[in-house]
Amino acid sequence: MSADISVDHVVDTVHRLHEQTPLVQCITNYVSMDLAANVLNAAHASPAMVHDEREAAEMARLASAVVVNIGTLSPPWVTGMHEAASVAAERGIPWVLDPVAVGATAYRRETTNALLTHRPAVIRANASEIVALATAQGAGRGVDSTHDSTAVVEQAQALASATGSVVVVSGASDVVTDSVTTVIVDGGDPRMPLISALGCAATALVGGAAAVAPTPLLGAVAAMAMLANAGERAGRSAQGPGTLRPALLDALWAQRPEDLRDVVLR
Ligand SMILES: Nc1ncnc2c1ncn2[C@@H]1O[C@H](COP(=O)(O)OP(=O)(O)OP(=O)(O)O)[C@@H](O)[C@H]1O
Ligand SMILES: Cc1ncsc1CCO
Ligand SMILES: [Mg+2]
Repeated sequence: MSADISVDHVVDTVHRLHEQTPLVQCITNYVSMDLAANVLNAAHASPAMVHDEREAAEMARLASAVVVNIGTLSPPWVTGMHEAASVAAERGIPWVLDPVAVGATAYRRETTNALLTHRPAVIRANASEIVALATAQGAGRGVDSTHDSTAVVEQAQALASATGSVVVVSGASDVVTDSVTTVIVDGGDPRMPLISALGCAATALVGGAAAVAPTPLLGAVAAMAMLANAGERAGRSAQGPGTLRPALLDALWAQRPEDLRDVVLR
């Protein structure tokens, strides 16, 4: 485990999340809206799925964090993304980018590169998306990863160094790095990637935790640890991805900060 981030820090961050219930503005995709909002609610944060270009900036002035996800993007949404990200950057609140399937199309690559100019506090992606971003080459078949998170640690560190963002690579083990400090979060359930948009919901939770944590690195570790711990607990009763989904929401809601002591960080 990294000396810079301990389980005590994670427990403290979850305490803060429960106490502060931060307002998290999510500009996220159609698939993920329901799950991301419910994951934030279960984790005691307060979601607002507000994306239109006529109100995205105004909402970002009220929020404690902004989440931008390019999963089902189109030009009017992209305008809202830029407006909200730029207000977040101006106000010094964390904003988190989820570059869904960035390697798949030119439009996704161009949009992601343009959004990166607002300097996200955190980039949360799966391993194939990190490879696509770090190498500027197409990778993956679409939204699902064909790479292993722990095999792309160096690319994640290089991306963190190039962008100044904390980079989170989700997978069987989650990799969280600011290029200097790298933390691996183990745990979860192998059926978690079969819940569509759970990664997008993880990104939203990273926004919530980053809103209350002293650093985006700690916020990102705490969010991934919450999901790993809740996923593992939920997995004990679930029969498949269908029953894992509600069980995961229940486990997150029942999660006490002290439960995070069970999480393995390395
Ligand atoms: N094999 C696994 N074992 C345990 N947990 C996993 C595994 N794979 C992914 N997870 C967890 O599932 C959640 C979603 O991560 P995933 O890598 O599937 O995101 P994603 O590919 O971006 O998903 P989506 O695009 O559907 O939103 C994360 O909390 C991650 O830690
Ligand atoms: C399946 C899917 N397609 C676009 S976004 C999304 C949700 C998972 O990323
Ligand atoms: Mg994803």
